[in-house]
Amino acid sequence: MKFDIEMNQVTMKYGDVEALKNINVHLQPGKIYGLIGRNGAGKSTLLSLLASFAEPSQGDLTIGGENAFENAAIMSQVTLVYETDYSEETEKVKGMLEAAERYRPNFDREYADELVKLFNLPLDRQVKKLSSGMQSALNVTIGLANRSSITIFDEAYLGMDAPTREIFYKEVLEDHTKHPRTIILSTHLVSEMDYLFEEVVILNQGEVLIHEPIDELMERGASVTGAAQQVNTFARDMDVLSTQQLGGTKSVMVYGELTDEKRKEAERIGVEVGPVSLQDLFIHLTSEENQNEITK
Ligand SMILES: Nc1ncnc2c1ncn2[C@@H]1O[C@H](COP(=O)(O)OP(=O)(O)OP(=O)(O)O)[C@@H](O)[C@H]1O
Repeated sequence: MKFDIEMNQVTMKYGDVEALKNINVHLQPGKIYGLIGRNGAGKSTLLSLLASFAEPSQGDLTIGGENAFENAAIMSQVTLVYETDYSEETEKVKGMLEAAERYRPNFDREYADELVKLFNLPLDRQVKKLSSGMQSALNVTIGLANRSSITIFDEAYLGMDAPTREIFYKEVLEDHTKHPRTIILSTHLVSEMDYLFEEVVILNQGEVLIHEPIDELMERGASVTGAAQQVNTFARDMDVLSTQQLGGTKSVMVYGELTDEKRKEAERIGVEVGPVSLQDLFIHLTSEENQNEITK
């Protein structure tokens, strides 16, 4: 079975709050997706719909062509890892792994044991007595070892320190290569995780602002630096996301196709065109002043 995710005109309301508005998204199986958006953009809401924690208020959500909500066959193939409150969890680490092994069809216990070692998790300690970073490491251990066709991490790494997050990122890449599946990473740590993404979905105020392969998105953003007048000339027909000026030197972040012609123009008039980071693009594409102007 191919686990395509299709969202067609999906809207999700909580009372008066429209958390998602007319979402149309197709996620192909086997890719690593980055889901980014500012606070309250609707990321967790979208992911909770994928995990069947709730049903859309309107629209269709199908996984593998089937309606996903309360569909046991589909749900056994979806894992959502999120920050969990373990303050009452008396089960030990070992017991949590055994439970996952019992209930998850593709759970790989050997791999889970490897991850437990990598993350230095004490098998005999009660989960409520783990540090918050260790609890996150336990969550991602189970999330990865489940080997679900759709594996979603919703900011599941927040308690982890930087070296532990690095281990997690490396495992995502390596295990995805060995066992390709759809992995969705929702994060605010954009600059740290951008190299993991094949495609990026940017949510903004409940709507999909951008969904495309990361390479194509990155090609559309550029910094242009040079004498202020020349930079103004170059950027006259482009979307300018941000501007910095120091004396006579100006630097702008532009968004739009940089054709060969445009690149030649840059050379001719002596302005320097350089790359921008996904984080910078994200910040400026979703800034208050730009969000009404950039449409794609
Ligand atoms: N259970 C709920 N009841 C009412 N409103 C909710 C509920 N859950 C989310 N919302 C609202 O829906 C909107 C989207 O929230 P959501 O948690 O999906 O955003 P998010 O992108 O995950 O945000 P963050 O990055 O801050 O975690 C917000 O306005 C939020 O207040």
